[in-house]
Amino acid sequence: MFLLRRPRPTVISRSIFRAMSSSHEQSSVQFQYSAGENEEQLGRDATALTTQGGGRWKVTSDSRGLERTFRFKTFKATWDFMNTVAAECKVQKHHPEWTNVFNKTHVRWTTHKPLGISSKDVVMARFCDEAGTRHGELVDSPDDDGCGCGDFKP
Ligand SMILES: C[C@H](O)[C@H](O)[C@H]1CNC2=NC(N)=NC(=O)C2=N1
Repeated sequence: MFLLRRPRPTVISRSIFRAMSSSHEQSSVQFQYSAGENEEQLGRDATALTTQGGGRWKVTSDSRGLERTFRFKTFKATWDFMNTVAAECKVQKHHPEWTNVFNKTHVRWTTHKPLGISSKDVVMARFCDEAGTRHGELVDSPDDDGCGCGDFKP
């Protein structure tokens, strides 16, 4: 008479499991790149700007860009920040997708042609971080992920 045995579950040792999960963590920021980009370099630079990489930006839901909200004390400070960014947009020939309500601006960097995230988006996201600091960005808000405008999403 035969004893029917269930197949044994595959046992993965703890150390192998840890190695698998940490390599997964390292590669977990996935982007859709613009054609012609150095994906390795751009991936590293863009990841460094994300919350996972120690920065303040989130990957957009379509993986083609970076976005975050900036908050300032006044509308004037917000508008001045946006003017500074707009001047750099002329230099870089690149424009944001953004909204402003009172003292907040939600900024998204993505490239329309060729579609995806490009090095220009990284250059401009970095520029925004620096300009935000220069214009007195308020960084201690627990709700600074939102656009500050109720249900309206840009
Ligand atoms: C002709 C001009 O250079 C292009 O339209 C530029 C301008 N700014 C741009 N900005 C963004 N975000 N994406 C683009 O593809 C783009 N293209």
